Amino acid sequence: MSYAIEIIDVKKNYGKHAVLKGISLHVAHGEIFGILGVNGAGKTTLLECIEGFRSYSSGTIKISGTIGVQLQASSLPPYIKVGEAISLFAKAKHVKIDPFLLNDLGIHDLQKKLYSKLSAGQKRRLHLALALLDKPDILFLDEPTTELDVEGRIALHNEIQRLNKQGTTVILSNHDMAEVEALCNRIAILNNGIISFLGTTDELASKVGKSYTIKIISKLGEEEYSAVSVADSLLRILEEYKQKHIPIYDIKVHRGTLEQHFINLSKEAGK
Ligand SMILES: Nc1ncnc2c1ncn2[C@@H]1O[C@H](COP(=O)(O)OP(=O)(O)OP(=O)(O)O)[C@@H](O)[C@H]1O
Repeated sequence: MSYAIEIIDVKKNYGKHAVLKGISLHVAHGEIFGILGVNGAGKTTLLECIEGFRSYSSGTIKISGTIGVQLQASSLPPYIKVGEAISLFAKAKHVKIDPFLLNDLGIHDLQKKLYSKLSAGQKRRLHLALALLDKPDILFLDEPTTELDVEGRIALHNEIQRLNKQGTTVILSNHDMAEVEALCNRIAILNNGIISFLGTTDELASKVGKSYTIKIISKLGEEEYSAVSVADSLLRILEEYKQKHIPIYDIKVHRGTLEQHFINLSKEAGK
């Protein structure tokens, strides 16, 4: 099988500080792959090693396809106009500007605006447009929705999904679990320089084994129960309350977020 990205036993030290201690993973063509980890876990370092912006101490990284990298926040000079930035990048990449791309990302009408006058969301969309000018096979996004409001996040999620449907492989790093859960097919969790989990979000949920919380509000107050299967657990809990003649006022079932699973896994890895 040919992969978009193959990473084999990659290690990276900053002086004596080992940040990546032997990372191995594969990303298939067409995936939206998430790299997760708490602040300082090494997400940016790993992404930049894959992108070729940073050297690594040992190991192998193979990329199959062209790549596009979204700039970090405030990466352009404040007095450059949006249109000038687009022309500059198009020239550097030897491509013609696709007006549909600018329209799709809502950049078209901003071309006369100064970069410094753009909102955080507009900057992100411009950065995305610049990364997409040459229609890369693989798109790298480092914390793509930081600073965006809910509307901006949703718009960017839609855009990422649209690009992915057109065949773009997407690798994104984030510490926002909700975002990863909404977008990614598979994730890798970085912890202390190693991958502590690699798989789908459902696999992560079942690995931690506490997929649901059942909250019972009764005459005695509120009580919470963890459950893997809602039906079995709920029947057992209801039977218990019935036998004790405790009236139930309300029942709430809540699927544990990936964030909870991630925090649990981080705690386990730290033991
Ligand atoms: N150029 C550098 N020189 C020395 N240490 C560095 C350098 N860049 C990063 N580090 C250190 O490497 C570790 C990983 O940093 P990195 O930025 O890759 O983490 P991250 O997971 O992306 O964090 P965040 O979520 O905060 O962006 C941190 O301890 C950081 O201080």
